[in-house]
Amino acid sequence: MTSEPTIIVEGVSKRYGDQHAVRGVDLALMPGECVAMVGHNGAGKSSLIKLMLGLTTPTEGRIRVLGGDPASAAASSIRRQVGFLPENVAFHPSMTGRETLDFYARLKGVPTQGNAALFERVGLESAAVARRVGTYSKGMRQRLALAQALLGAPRILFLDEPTTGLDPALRQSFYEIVAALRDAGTTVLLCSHALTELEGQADRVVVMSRGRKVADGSLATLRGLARLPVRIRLTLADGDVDGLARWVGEDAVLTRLAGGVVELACANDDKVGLVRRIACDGPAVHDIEIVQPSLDEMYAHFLRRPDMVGEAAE
Ligand SMILES: Nc1ncnc2c1ncn2[C@@H]1O[C@H](COP(=O)(O)OP(=O)(O)OP(=O)(O)O)[C@@H](O)[C@H]1O
Repeated sequence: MTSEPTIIVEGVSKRYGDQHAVRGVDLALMPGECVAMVGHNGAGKSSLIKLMLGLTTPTEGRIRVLGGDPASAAASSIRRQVGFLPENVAFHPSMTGRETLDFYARLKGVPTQGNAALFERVGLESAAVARRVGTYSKGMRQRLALAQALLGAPRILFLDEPTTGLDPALRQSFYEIVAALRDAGTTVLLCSHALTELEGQADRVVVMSRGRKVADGSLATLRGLARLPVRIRLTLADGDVDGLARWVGEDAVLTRLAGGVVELACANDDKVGLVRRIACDGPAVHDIEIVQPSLDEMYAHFLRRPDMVGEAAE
């Protein structure tokens, strides 16, 4: 990517009294990039988003959003180009969806004419839009919240736990909208605890722990750094697990799963050789599947290894 970062965070720390919410974070986000920020409760994710939104100022360091300081008095033009879906959205229950979005559009200083198209984009039908928000399901409220975040066609979108409480179909349609925005050049920063659903959605993952950035890279990069074992899952034709254990010896760690399925854990570099051996002179198998370490496992690994900051951070 040759374009300029939309967000630059340089050596940023944020303290609330003696509470260190964010510690020495460096981060650059590019246009057209979907970055997932993950971390335990209290890791500093929301604090970092608040800093990038200009709602708070850093105790140390510097933040540039679309070339300016988001917390400066002159930042209203920057904020108009930023969308935010907070973790807990509380809309007024007696207002209709249409009234709610009109209200937020006026607050942001953008014309309300585009609201009908926004409702269509997030999948809220006109009957629903005319109903009071107090009657909405969780999924409808979240669609309205996304429409609010998309007001003014933002160049940067912050989504804090956007899919919590959504059913799988709704989550899928949510990520489809996010992908379309990213493809159109929007920078998307997504906070989530639902790590497994981020696979295939995020171009990059930033892992936060106790206010620090402890890993930053594509899933492939983080997988390489973590060097976690890959699992080769086999369904044996004859069910002879003991025979397989003798055959594989010290080359992999064997685990028995339900239904006669066996897993062999080995280093990623040994994976292809082991699969070749199984195919050539190993036991007969009905099925073979390669299971990469999940994002949950990588996340746990990086939290256990805070010393990897330098290696994992770009
Ligand atoms: N306004 C504040 N005053 C005092 N401490 C705060 C304030 N805001 C955040 N903190 C503290 O800073 C730390 C980081 O909190 P933050 O909300 O950024 O974490 P988080 O990663 O977003 O957590 P969660 O996943 O639970 O939302 C926590 O210890 C929190 O208690």
